Amino acid sequence: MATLFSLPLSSSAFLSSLKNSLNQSTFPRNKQTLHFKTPLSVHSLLSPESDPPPLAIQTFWQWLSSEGIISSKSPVKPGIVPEGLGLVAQRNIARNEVVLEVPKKFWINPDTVSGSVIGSVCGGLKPWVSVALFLIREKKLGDDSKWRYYIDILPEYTDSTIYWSEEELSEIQGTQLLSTTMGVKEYVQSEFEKVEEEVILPHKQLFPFPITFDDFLWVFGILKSRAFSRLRGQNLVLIPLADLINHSPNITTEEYAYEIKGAGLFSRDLLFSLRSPVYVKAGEQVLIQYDLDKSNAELAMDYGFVESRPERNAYTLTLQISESDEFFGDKLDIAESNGLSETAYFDITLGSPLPPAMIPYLRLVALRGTDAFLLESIFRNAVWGHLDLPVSRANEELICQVVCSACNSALAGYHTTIEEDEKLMEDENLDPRLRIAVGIRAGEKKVLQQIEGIFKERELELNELEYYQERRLKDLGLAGELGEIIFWEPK
Ligand SMILES: C[S@@+](CC[C@H](N)C(=O)[O-])C[C@H]1O[C@@H](n2cnc3c(N)ncnc32)[C@H](O)[C@@H]1O
Repeated sequence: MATLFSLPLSSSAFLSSLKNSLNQSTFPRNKQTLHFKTPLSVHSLLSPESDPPPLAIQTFWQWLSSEGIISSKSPVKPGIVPEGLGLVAQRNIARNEVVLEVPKKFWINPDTVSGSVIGSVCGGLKPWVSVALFLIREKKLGDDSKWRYYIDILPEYTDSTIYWSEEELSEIQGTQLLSTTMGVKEYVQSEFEKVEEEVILPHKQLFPFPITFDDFLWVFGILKSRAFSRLRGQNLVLIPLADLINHSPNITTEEYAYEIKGAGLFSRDLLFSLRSPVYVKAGEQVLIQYDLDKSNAELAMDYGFVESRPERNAYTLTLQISESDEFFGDKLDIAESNGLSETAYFDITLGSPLPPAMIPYLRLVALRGTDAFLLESIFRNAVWGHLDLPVSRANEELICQVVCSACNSALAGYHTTIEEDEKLMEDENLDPRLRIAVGIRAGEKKVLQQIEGIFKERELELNELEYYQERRLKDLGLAGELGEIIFWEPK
């Protein structure tokens, strides 16, 4: 879902700077091991063979009916599909037809937590942490929870990399996704320790059962893969039933398939409304596009799948002005005046040109020696324009060499070649997590090769490029079109 809640930290924060050469993750063997045993006791509903639908789905459906959320005329019903559970059309559904509407009283969001018995102790928590704690508590309450029928249909895990074992993670050795995954898990661990100390342990009467990091990681993955965010007035909200909607790579419409709207002219209630973006035949699954802007690494971490479209492959280059640079202050000032800072992250997508600010920033970082005059304050207003074009052969050569060697050392961190990955992909029975791993590492390598190719080609053109001094002489009318110096000749 396009808008599943985002972390208050950028994945880029975990990537090392180009200064230390491109990110080279090492497989963190000593980090915490994830266990695949059930973190909480739930019934798995992910068996595609089950027919009729498992009891838990039937009970969930009956609960929704008895609460008046759905009627016998509902155009969709939950069903077992290849992606786990999904929404199956009960009749032909027109494009843009509303398939379900869920009233606010069935949403789970920070307001639900505030109004619950744990509301008074969750006041200062981050929205996602309070919803996480609420959901874990409701799950542990079992039959005593109002939400039990919903919780019973939640999966034990997805294929998100946060749930992968060490062995599975070793398949993404060298990738940015590995460092992002480890960073996210560390973040979840630290949030868990904080909430355990500040809320769970001091309020034993509200949490009379053990709550572990595994529980917390489970719920984090549930929120990441199912909560909607950036909806009108809602930062993070779980919408039972609507969260059964699966993603289709074939739906590429930019419009969101869902919205929050008023329940009617005379009602102050709100409804979450889900539309089908395409025509769907009876018996087929209603699907939406979760987010066209997410990279495969983001899809893998948030939902546990990747797509084969080339533009989903991305690599984040982290560039940095070193504090030990003798011109650090001037360079930082110039970067900041142009909307950048000491560290800059550039997301590079397979098949797309480099982000426009990347080369000027690289030239700025590499500026030294006789080129440093451009850093003088008289150039301050014009310097970014100068950096947009080659400054000097030495500067241009340096950026080419640094980027190529950084790409090479990043490429050396992967344990397979693109050819080996592509061969593996041909196996239709490849384990889903291995398919994700192979797709990610092949994609990152392709982007790195693309970046390296751009700078290698540039290196070959160094003699043909026009640099600052020649442009300056031309501007002053002192150089000809071919770069030859025009001398003043006395009459
Ligand atoms: C919002 S939930 C959708 C309901 C989910 N299928 C279930 O069984 O509860 C999102 C999760 O569904 C699965 N999913 C959705 N679309 C998928 C796709 N195109 N391929 C593989 N898994 C998908 C992933 O596990 C994802 O994390």
